[in-house]
Amino acid sequence: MPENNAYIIETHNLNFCFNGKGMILKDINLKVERGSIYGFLGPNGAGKTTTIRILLGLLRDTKKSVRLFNKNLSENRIEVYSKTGALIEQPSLYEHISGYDNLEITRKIRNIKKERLVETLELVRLSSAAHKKVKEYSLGMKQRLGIANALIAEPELLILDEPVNGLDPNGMAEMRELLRRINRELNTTIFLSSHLLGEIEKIVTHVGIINMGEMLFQGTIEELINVETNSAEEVIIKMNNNKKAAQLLENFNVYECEDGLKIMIHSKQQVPQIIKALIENNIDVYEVINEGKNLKKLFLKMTENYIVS
Ligand SMILES: Nc1ncnc2c1ncn2[C@@H]1O[C@H](COP(=O)(O)OP(=O)(O)OP(=O)(O)O)[C@@H](O)[C@H]1O
Repeated sequence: MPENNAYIIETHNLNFCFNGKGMILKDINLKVERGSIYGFLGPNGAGKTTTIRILLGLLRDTKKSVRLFNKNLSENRIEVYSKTGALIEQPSLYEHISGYDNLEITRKIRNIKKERLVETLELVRLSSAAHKKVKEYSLGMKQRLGIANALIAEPELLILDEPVNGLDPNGMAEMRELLRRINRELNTTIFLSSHLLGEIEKIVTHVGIINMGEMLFQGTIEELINVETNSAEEVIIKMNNNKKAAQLLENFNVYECEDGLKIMIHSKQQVPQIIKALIENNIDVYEVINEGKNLKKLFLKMTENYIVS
């Protein structure tokens, strides 16, 4: 793990709810290393867009839990956003004018030199379509123009919400190639969300997995694969004496839950051993529920229906 100041995005127990309703984000601790391509993964409704909106200041984080560029976001907005480019949901483009003119508007507003516009169009491979009207662009071209808009000011950090969603296999492949190129050639850190692991696993260096507002995993892709294959399963045992059982099973990772005692096991053979130990110690066992692998279930959900392109 790098020194603290190597993180370009960092959140400390970030919580969020809409107007006092249920918690949407629960203690999210993002750690995004400078220079990485970080995939923020989770099924629909997990809380990815909400997190991104908070990172971009579109939703308020009242607890000041977000740091960008090692600076507290709420006190350094102008500075950190001058180094950040973003694309969330559909890019906001003027359809009736060309891609070139769209970028020209941004260039003028942000007072950027002209050469940068040409370079950026080249980078996103839109030079030959630069003078076509945007309404004639494919979805993939529009997405790439949106990224060009975010890139023209040479940000150090690019935040993208579902950049490959809705693209055809060709468009997806082009987008992945573009993101890799931006990261490699411009040394831009990229934070992108997706609900399908397969869409982004080939380009990301790190992943964070979120489900129902909770982070289930954060690490490198290699670490994820390791966890996914070796991860523990959970069993819940309903019994008459949780406290005594927890002491008895102190060598296991055990915690009390609503239904009984939740125990992490590494092989199915451990279940009869645990039950035998409980019975030998006069604890009545009522029910054993196999919870399976939480991460594995989620992993499968995020990889289902994926067509390799
Ligand atoms: N404006 C809002 N008011 C109330 N609840 C909201 C609002 N926006 C989102 N939510 C809820 O917050 C939760 C997280 O939504 P969010 O859009 O962050 O998920 P997501 O992971 O980005 O999923 P998706 O890919 O479907 O957008 C969902 O339960 C959603 O219904």
